[in-house]
Amino acid sequence: MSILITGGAGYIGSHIAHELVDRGDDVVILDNLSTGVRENVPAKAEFVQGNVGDRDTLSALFKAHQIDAVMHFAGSIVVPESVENPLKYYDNNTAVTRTLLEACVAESIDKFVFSSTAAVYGMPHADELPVTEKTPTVPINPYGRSKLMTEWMLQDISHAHDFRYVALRYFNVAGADPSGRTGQSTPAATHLIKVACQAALGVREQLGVFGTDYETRDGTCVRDYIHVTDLAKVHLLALDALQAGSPSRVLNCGYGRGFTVREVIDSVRRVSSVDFVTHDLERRAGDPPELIANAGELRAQFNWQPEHDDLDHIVETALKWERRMMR
Ligand SMILES: NC(=O)c1ccc[n+]([C@@H]2O[C@H](COP(=O)([O-])OP(=O)(O)OC[C@H]3O[C@@H](n4cnc5c(N)ncnc54)[C@H](O)[C@@H]3O)[C@@H](O)[C@H]2O)c1
Ligand SMILES: O=c1ccn([C@@H]2O[C@H](COP(=O)(O)OP(=O)(O)O[C@H]3O[C@H](CO)[C@H](O)[C@H](O)[C@H]3O)[C@@H](O)[C@H]2O)c(=O)[nH]1
Repeated sequence: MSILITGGAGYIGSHIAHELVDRGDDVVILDNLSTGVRENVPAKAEFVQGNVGDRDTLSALFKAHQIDAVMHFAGSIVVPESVENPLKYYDNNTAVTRTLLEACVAESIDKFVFSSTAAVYGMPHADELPVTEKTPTVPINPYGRSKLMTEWMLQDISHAHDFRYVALRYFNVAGADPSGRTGQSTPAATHLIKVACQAALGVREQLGVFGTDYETRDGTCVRDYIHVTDLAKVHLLALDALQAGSPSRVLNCGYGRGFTVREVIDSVRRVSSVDFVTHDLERRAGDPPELIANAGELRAQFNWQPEHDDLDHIVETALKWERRMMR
């Protein structure tokens, strides 16, 4: 297949690009390098630098390449920034995607894989955990809303046109390609495992723990951390299912178990053998106490068999990548 990957120079998109190239698919990447890194793109992929929201760029790209399917990773992803600058998120996540979808419909591209997020669930109640795809979607920040609006566009388009999609609701994506080809390279990334690894390596002096008074086993928030390589495999399965004619789907992507912030920090200390400093801080606004996926649907639909479901292994690959970035 010939696949357009938007945001393919970014953290998650570059992992999928490598997997697709490995199995012999043709990959075209469209990325404006706002947070992505050119070096993380596989050598065998064609790279186009440009904005997904630019209709002329899209038309030229679709004219130059016979694209069979689109995988859409490009977007803005920092939750607190979305609260401060909501219009950036409704533009770069919702409006830009609308332009991309318009181009897909015009070009009769009927297969689409979308990076959605667990943030669409907002603050699920304790009795709603682990969340299923049927748990009400009540996002509490512009980031989550901008992504949910895209899910709605996809649903409506799939009813109106010959168009099928898989929207993957990622939980907390972490780790790096075990063979070291790519990883989380955005210096200002805020994800817990990334910043904890930076603290272990002395890139940052300390790590703040946002909130220690939650009703969880040690008072800190619980998240479902999924290794990026297992998530990449899900994308390949989603693409193959669409290619085989399967209907549109929305699927949670997690392992179905959670770790507290303190458990993650213990893991990073254990794996790095560095007892870095942490400070307890106030709760961060908008953090749900616990977010765990019910991933039963994903396993049932795609027969997905994760291979990296081990917190220390996730941390080990993230740490290895962080060391490489220091060179
Ligand atoms: N990282 C996570 O834990 C997580 C969790 C849930 C969902 N997601 C979603 O997964 C997707 C990928 O996230 P990531 O962690 O790889 O982020 P990232 O910032 O590393 O990757 C995003 C990529 O898109 C590019 N980009 C952004 N806007 C663009 C535009 N208008 N035109 C062209 N390129 C553009 C960036 O340069 C970057 O390469 C995002 O849509 C994000 O919302 C990520
Ligand atoms: O320096 C830090 C960073 C994080 N945390 C805590 O660690 C947990 C995980 O935080 P992350 O920032 O790593 O990720 P989130 O759980 O906030 O994830 C949200 O933002 C992501 C994108 O950044 C994804 O979209 C995801 O789906 C969405 O729920 C949270 O309890 C957070 O408060 C800290 O204590 N200190």
